[in-house]
Amino acid sequence: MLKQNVYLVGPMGAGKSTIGRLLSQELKLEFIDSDKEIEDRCGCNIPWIFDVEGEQGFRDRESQAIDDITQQSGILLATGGGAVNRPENRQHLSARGTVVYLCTSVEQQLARTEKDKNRPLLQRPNPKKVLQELMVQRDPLYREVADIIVHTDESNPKLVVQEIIDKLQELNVVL
Ligand SMILES: Nc1ncnc2c1ncn2[C@@H]1O[C@H](COP(=O)(O)OP(=O)(O)OP(=O)(O)O)[C@@H](O)[C@H]1O
Ligand SMILES: O=C(O)C1=C[C@@H](O)[C@@H](O)[C@H](O)C1
Ligand SMILES: [Mg+2]
Repeated sequence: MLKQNVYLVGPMGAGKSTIGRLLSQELKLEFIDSDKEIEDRCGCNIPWIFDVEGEQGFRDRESQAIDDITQQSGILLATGGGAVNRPENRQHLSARGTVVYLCTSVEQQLARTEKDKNRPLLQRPNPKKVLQELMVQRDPLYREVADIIVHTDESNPKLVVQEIIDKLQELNVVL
């Protein structure tokens, strides 16, 4: 039987990479972080890709990575915050696994990302405004693909992991 995959979506700072790693251990799935996969394939970091190839170049690499990874089985994939932008990515995520949206307020996103310089979209003058605008565009897209929605603002990563496991069981997802 094909082992079911789980995909985490949500904005920067939602905790996809952090929670993904913990959850993969609990569910005995292989953990893949698409941002890291893109960097490994390219041999350079995300800021470099944005500088040299532009956001479009990064999105092309991201779409290729998502298509490849979602064709494997037994995977816990932490996606990048913009993974839902393109319809083909949303299609692959929805069709090839169970999608969990880590829903997080802009205030928490800002607090959790402000010290990290590895997110090019937040190295602009008003990161709060950037995060607010991205949420207006993307929240409906995260909801469109999500099978499960979990709020992370008032919860630590361990509690979020337990809530996801409970909801997967409620949905009878076999892992
Ligand atoms: N539930 C939580 N409560 C408190 N802090 C958290 C929580 N989840 C994640 N964090 C912290 O927030 C920071 C950002 O988390 P993380 O890198 O996992 O976000 P992400 O969703 O993967 O972001 P990106 O889309 O940019 O890859 C980390 O320092 C992490 O420790
Ligand atoms: O929200 C976004 O568009 C991004 C989020 C990060 O995970 C990276 O994928 C990149 O910095 C872009
Ligand atoms: Mg991440």
